[in-house]
Amino acid sequence: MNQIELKKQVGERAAQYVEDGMIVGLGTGSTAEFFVAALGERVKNEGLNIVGVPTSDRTRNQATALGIKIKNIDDVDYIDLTVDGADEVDENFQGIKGGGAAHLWEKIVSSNSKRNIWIVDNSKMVKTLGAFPLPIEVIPFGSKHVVDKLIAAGYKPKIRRDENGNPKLTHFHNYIIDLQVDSIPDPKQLGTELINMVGVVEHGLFLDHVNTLIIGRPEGPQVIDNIR
Ligand SMILES: O=C(CO)[C@H](O)[C@H](O)COP(=O)(O)O
Repeated sequence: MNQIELKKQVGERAAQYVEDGMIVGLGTGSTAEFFVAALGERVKNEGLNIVGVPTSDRTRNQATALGIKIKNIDDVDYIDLTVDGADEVDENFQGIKGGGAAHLWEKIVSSNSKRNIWIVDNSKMVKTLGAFPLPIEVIPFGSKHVVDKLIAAGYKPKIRRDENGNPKLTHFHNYIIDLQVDSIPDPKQLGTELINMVGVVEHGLFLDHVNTLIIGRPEGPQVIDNIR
């Protein structure tokens, strides 16, 4: 089974967790796309009555095209369940997100969800976070100084750029700094350090967020509940 098939496998498995009447956070990325597609099938075939809360314009467009009712985060009081992908997950259920530059929106939705399920293919599982460059959303104004401070602190920051070489803008018109750290032995300490830097809006460390992890494996999806 290749990575795409594993992503499809976990996306479809996660769609089974959605119940009639739920308000559902819809993640962003190629894995979440399979979840949204499977949810759209259930809406169409079973008449499942749900409201989706998207985490990006891309997901909103996909869900709308599939006939899933959509509300914005500020038009709901809570979210029952959010299903999203991740870039890296360690054995303590801590993760890195933001490869798709949507981690701020995703974190707002997941923080307001009663339950969070992550769906990942097995290549995303790591012993220690950090091989994947950590995305940090920063305000453009003064971002050069955030980069300088990160270099002074011993990190390797890089402003993410689009195909024309311009800084890539997030949904909220901010920049993304990808921080190469190689290894993050203490994610909480790094998260605190980053969020306390003036100009940083949000980093891609999602700590103590996930309740259930569904890992795509050739022998079938592995479901692990975070009971810590
Ligand atoms: O955090 C994200 C977007 O900001 C994605 O969930 C993450 O990048 C995983 O993407 P994919 O499912 O395409 O591998």
